[in-house]
Amino acid sequence: MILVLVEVSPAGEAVETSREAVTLARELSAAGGGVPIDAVVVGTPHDALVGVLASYGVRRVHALTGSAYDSFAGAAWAAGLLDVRERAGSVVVMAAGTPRGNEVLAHVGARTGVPMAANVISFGGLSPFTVTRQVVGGAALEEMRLSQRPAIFTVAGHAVQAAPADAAGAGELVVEKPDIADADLVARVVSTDEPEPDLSGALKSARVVVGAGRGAGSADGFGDLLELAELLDAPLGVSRVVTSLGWRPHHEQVGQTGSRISPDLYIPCGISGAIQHWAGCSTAKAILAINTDPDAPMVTKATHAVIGDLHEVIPAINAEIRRRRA
Ligand SMILES: Cc1cc2nc3c(=O)[nH]c(=O)nc-3n(C[C@H](O)[C@H](O)[C@H](O)COP(=O)(O)OP(=O)(O)OC[C@H]3O[C@@H](n4cnc5c(N)ncnc54)[C@H](O)[C@@H]3O)c2cc1C
Repeated sequence: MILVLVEVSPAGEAVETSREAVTLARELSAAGGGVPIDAVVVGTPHDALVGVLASYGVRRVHALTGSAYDSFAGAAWAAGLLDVRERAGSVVVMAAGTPRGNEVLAHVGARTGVPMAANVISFGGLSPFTVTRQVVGGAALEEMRLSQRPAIFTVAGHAVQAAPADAAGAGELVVEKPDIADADLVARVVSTDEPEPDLSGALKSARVVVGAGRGAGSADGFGDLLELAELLDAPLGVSRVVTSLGWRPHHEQVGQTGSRISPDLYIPCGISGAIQHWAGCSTAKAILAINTDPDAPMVTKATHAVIGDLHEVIPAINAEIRRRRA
């Protein structure tokens, strides 16, 4: 059996990254000749949540209940997951590659003495059991063999498209109340602040993104870049230097510590292409780099490049777009 930890939103829905993990679990299931997939959720789920998981092919939904699950405690979640796993005998334990998913499965790995693979993007086959995962903040990929059981791994966000199964699972709800040791509750969430609104949504889903880096020169150097963005109906994505200097707001940052984008076209202007920036844009389908330096990493990795001063190149592009549209 394949066991997938499914995270639930405050609205009681299975979060997208968890549905992506279940979608990938179906590939493993098919490779194993139809191995059943069970989900573990924390708290008593609504019927609608159980129904959605059934539509993703889940056979059973194990709900971890009891006061130990009133707030997040990574060790307690891992203990509950292992309790279900030991009774049901699962050979694979998966979760979404979220901070919680990675923390809980790291506990599972430590308790079982089995290595855990974080941020897997694809499954390569059963014999040997092989996965490909992101490393160095997403800048490189590593193929990894998981020879011990259970195979333990998390699935990188948006590496897989979440999709319901052709044939729904039974979606049977099983309420669990595992005994959780006090030691597993030592590190737990005791209070939470309201999160700041996420303003980066348009950037993450955009088909075209105009990028801007230190080459913009100053906070006043973005006029032409913003005009290009408007002409292309594209959001602006910037490097960390730009946000650190206070030239543009943080929600526009692309990279390891910003948004990860996968547009059809990324136009990084005056961005060197440091590994931490590349981590956020390497999955763009095409890159048109504009830079004065022909040896900048962004230029050498780009699909196309214009070598020149962005303050001359961008106004020329804008003028040409306006001319053609006139
Ligand atoms: C832990 C950690 C996390 C990080 N996370 C991120 C992250 O999420 N995102 C991120 O972006 N960075 C991140 N960084 C920072 C990263 O290492 C780089 O410092 C940053 O990406 C560089 O920004 P830049 O390309 O704008 O500036 P620079 O590296 O200074 O490059 C400027 C580029 O502009 C070109 N240029 C200059 N003038 C012009 C002009 N007039 N016209 C055209 N081109 C011009 C130059 O040739 C150069 O290539 C992180 C760093 C660390 C240590």
